Amino acid sequence: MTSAAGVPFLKGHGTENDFVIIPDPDGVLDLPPEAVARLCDRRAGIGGDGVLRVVRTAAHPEARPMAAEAEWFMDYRNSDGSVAEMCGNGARVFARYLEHAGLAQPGDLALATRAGVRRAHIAKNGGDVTIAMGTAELAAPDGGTEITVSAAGHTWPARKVGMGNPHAVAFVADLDDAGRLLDAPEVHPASAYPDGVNVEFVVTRGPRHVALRVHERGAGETRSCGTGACAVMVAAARRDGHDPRRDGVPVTYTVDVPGGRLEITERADGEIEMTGPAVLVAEGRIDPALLP
Ligand SMILES: N[C@@H](CCC[C@H](N)C(=O)O)C(=O)O
Repeated sequence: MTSAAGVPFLKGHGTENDFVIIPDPDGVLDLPPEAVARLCDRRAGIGGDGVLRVVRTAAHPEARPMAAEAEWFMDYRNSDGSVAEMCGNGARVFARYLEHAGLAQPGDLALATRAGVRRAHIAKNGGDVTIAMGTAELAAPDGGTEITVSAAGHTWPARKVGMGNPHAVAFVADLDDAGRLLDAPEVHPASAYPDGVNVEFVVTRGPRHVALRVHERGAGETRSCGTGACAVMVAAARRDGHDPRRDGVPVTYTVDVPGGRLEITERADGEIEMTGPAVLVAEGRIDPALLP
């Protein structure tokens, strides 16, 4: 390790969905997929489910059109190096990093993501972070289950939900029925997800209270997925007969994930707000051998 010469990083998590955070305000860092995979390696690297590169929106060609609305762009990568449109837990941790670095204050701020601008609210004194996650895209708004998910010898009907990134939500009898999830679950028809899919397995814990396990595209099974929890919340709400846009009444669900708990509200205008913790646990410098 060549200490001070390395690129600075921080490590953080949101309900134990963990990230390597790399401040790169001017967008000068070359971060090819192999470098991301090396950084996220839990044995030979720093370890994480993904990387959050913090770039000034005006300095990133993909993000520049959002520069008038949001100063900072969350350049999110999965641990296998692939790019994803959005990361809900990552957005909370990203906001926490901006606060920690003095680049944002507790209160409201806007974040640029590949799925568009997302509004964040940072509670005072290290409290929870809320992200307005946009509206859910349901393939069958009336509650139909147009796809199936298979894992560990079981097959379940599932719902296709878009949260800026793609999800398949399957209600199961027991979270253990999904098995060890070492491989990606099969989703049928595969053509429903030309760019891959995040798969959530869900059980009901009580009224407006569910629990999930998730197998993430580009990362495998993780301890939490914010966009996945929102997809699950909406699928559960429709199953339970709630449709805030139709009824004009917001609805809130508690979503337990292996790494903690999220509170998710679908507002009467369809906007989904996710609230949960965001924690920074370490800072350091990256051995240049891990980067190109
Ligand atoms: N863990 C994230 C989602 C990260 C992206 C996902 N794996 C994908 O490829 O779409 C979250 O908290 O939303």
